[in-house]
Amino acid sequence: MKNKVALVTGAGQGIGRAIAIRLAKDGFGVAVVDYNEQTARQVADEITHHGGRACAIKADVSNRDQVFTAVEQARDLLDGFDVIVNNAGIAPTTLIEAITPEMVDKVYDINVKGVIWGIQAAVQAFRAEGHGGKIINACSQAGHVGNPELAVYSSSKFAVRGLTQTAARDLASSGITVNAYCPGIVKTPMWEKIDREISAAAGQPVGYGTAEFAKRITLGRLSEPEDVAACVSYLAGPDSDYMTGQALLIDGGMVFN
Ligand SMILES: NC(=O)C1=CN([C@@H]2O[C@H](COP(=O)(O)OP(=O)(O)OC[C@H]3O[C@@H](n4cnc5c(N)ncnc54)[C@H](O)[C@@H]3O)[C@@H](O)[C@H]2O)C=CC1
Ligand SMILES: CC(=O)C(C)=O
Repeated sequence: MKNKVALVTGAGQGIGRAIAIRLAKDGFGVAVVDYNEQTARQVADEITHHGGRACAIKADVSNRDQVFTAVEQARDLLDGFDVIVNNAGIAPTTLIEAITPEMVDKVYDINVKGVIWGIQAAVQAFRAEGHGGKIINACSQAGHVGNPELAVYSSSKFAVRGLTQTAARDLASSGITVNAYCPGIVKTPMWEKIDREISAAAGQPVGYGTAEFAKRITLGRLSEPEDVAACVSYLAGPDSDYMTGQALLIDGGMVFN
């Protein structure tokens, strides 16, 4: 039987990198997509070095044409298309009164529209392949509960949760499942930047933001990108075939602690 193919956006570092490596270990051919071509290439090389199948594709998820082209390239280079992981996202911190139109546009173009373009491109590819597939979106605990100083980001992740539920309903009859993963605090460059910004805004040393957010963590430690990748591995694999419209909280306790 033909090996399955997955495309992961924002896979040049952090959670996306861990997902790409995990899905390759699970047997997927993996398209490593990022707007940073160099890091995408490094991750694809790492996968092939360890015996996996991968290609690196440069694309900005806020650009609809680039997303469609990336999906078609992945289909062509890896011979099939079964799973898309719409992982790319950005998270600038801001106080409510400092939110600018430019910031809203930038965050929504990537975090929300990027997911919509990914869903559309994947649906087109699944139909061309003549089968269903799996769409997996990056949400967050911040898509379940408003996070301090992250209003634009948090609201974009609420939107991703809504998109996931709606697309699940609209696409079920085509054999396509749509789910999302909702991490807590994950040790990645994104989180390090958030910590620096929140700590600086409070006039505190680096690490203050992490300590404040960590008070809400149930399991007593920050998560690793590989913890998230394990959840996505389940969502991409056959064991989740009878699951759709879910926004899986990886640390459920964070939203009520
Ligand atoms: N780190 C965390 O604590 C959490 C992260 N998340 C979500 O997980 C996803 C991944 O986050 P991290 O790995 O932490 O972020 P990160 O900032 O460490 O890595 C993001 C990657 O996406 C790429 N990227 C950004 N904008 C892009 C665009 N327009 N087109 C293509 N690639 C683009 C970057 O080049 C980078 O390689 C994001 O959607 C984020 O919102 C959710 C909950 C917690
Ligand atoms: C950045 C993010 O989504 C967090 C901390 O949940």
